[in-house]
Amino acid sequence: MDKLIIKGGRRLTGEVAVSGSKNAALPILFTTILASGRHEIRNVPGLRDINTSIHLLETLGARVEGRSGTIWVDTSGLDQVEATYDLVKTMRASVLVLGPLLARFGRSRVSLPGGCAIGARPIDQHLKGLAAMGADIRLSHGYVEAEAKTLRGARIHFDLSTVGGTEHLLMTAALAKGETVLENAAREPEIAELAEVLNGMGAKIEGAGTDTIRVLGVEQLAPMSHRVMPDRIEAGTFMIAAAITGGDVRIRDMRLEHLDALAFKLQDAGVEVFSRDNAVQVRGPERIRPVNIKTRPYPGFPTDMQAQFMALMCLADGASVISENIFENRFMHVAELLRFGADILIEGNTATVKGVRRLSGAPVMATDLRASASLVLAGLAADNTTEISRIYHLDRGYERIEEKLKGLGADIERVKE
Ligand SMILES: CC(=O)N[C@H]1[C@@H](OP(=O)(O)OP(=O)(O)OC[C@H]2O[C@@H](n3ccc(=O)[nH]c3=O)[C@H](O)[C@@H]2O)O[C@H](CO)[C@@H](O)[C@@H]1O
Ligand SMILES: C=C(OP(=O)(O)O)C(=O)O
Repeated sequence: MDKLIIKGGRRLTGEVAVSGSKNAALPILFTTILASGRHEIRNVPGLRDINTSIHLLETLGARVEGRSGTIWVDTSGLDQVEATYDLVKTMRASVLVLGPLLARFGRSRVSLPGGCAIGARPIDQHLKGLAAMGADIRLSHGYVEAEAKTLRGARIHFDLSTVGGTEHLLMTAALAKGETVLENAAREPEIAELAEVLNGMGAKIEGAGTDTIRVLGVEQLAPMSHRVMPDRIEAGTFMIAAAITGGDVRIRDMRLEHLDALAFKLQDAGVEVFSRDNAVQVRGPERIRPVNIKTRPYPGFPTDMQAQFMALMCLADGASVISENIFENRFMHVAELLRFGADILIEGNTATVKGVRRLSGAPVMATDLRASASLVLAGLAADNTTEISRIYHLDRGYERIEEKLKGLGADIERVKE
């Protein structure tokens, strides 16, 4: 297992480029199931989750050339309809193959993803939607088994905003007979991008990016050629890296409009954020001001940035209140941030962070993807050395993070444990 050694206290400066989005690329990869033929996907980030998805597609019978950058997925020989526990347990998004396999082959069998570090994460909304489209759904020995001779369009109202649920039903409805209306749909940019991909393949989707999406099913879809959008969470993490080190960083290949909620909060904290020459410049202040945040579905403050923002607030000049409203257990980073000398009190879904003058480096453990990112940020700002173990979590979602941070002047090394 690898670990990261960070010698903190260096001000980050220079330029960094953002990779393709993990959360956009994953459903796009699974969308290849819907159309037989050779698909081209560009700007695919080199990540553990991408490798898992490619492996899953290969298990189903697809042939994949390339692992990152531009990859080609040929789904002509795809003939398996099962995603096993081994694959689904390492990456929850694997469950998104259930509907596409069902739409193409009339049946599929996928392991239930189960809970994970940040919460129980049920898939009831996904299954409710597939059932409304006429699928016969059975749960047996930890697997979801789905069958449908014909999938029919349906009106589906989500009980809550679900990104994966919206993506799953959008993909499936593209090949259903008649019209599907998704109400109370999630509005994340990754969903608008998925609809754009599907429409490019011949689907008829309107309203993606709003809370009501209409899908008119078509008989067949054609293979895609698509470039994945930049990763807004990686971009946001670099923005905080600049802020927390009092640095001055130019971030290329990011879309600031996808990060409005974060950018406004950073500005409230005294961080300068502005667009310049197709890039975003971020300058940290001498002392961070405390700012409260509440995580919400897009366009609200993203839960995937909560841990990183908390690391920043640990050094604020006063107290801030952070409420996590999406996942019930997404404060795993708190116990680790305390090791740096942070002052944080959790009560239910709220953390009160009393800023301290300095953090001091510590041995810490990564517990999930964004928690790991918050520890890297704290380590960059802390005095002395920080050692982060179990960074395989970080490798799920950040491409070459230590190289990118080194390029900005950080003293960070990956070593084998
Ligand atoms: C691969 C990917 O894109 N992952 C993102 C996606 O995860 P994911 O798609 O799993 O997250 P959801 O938006 O579905 O989950 C939001 C909330 O709804 C609940 N829920 C969801 C589905 C369901 O059927 N029933 C139910 O109760 C979940 O437990 C959670 O509390 O959106 C999350 C919320 O922005 C992000 O943190 C993840 O990074
Ligand atoms: C929670 C995340 O991912 P996943 O939904 O794949 O667990 C994330 O990207 O922060």
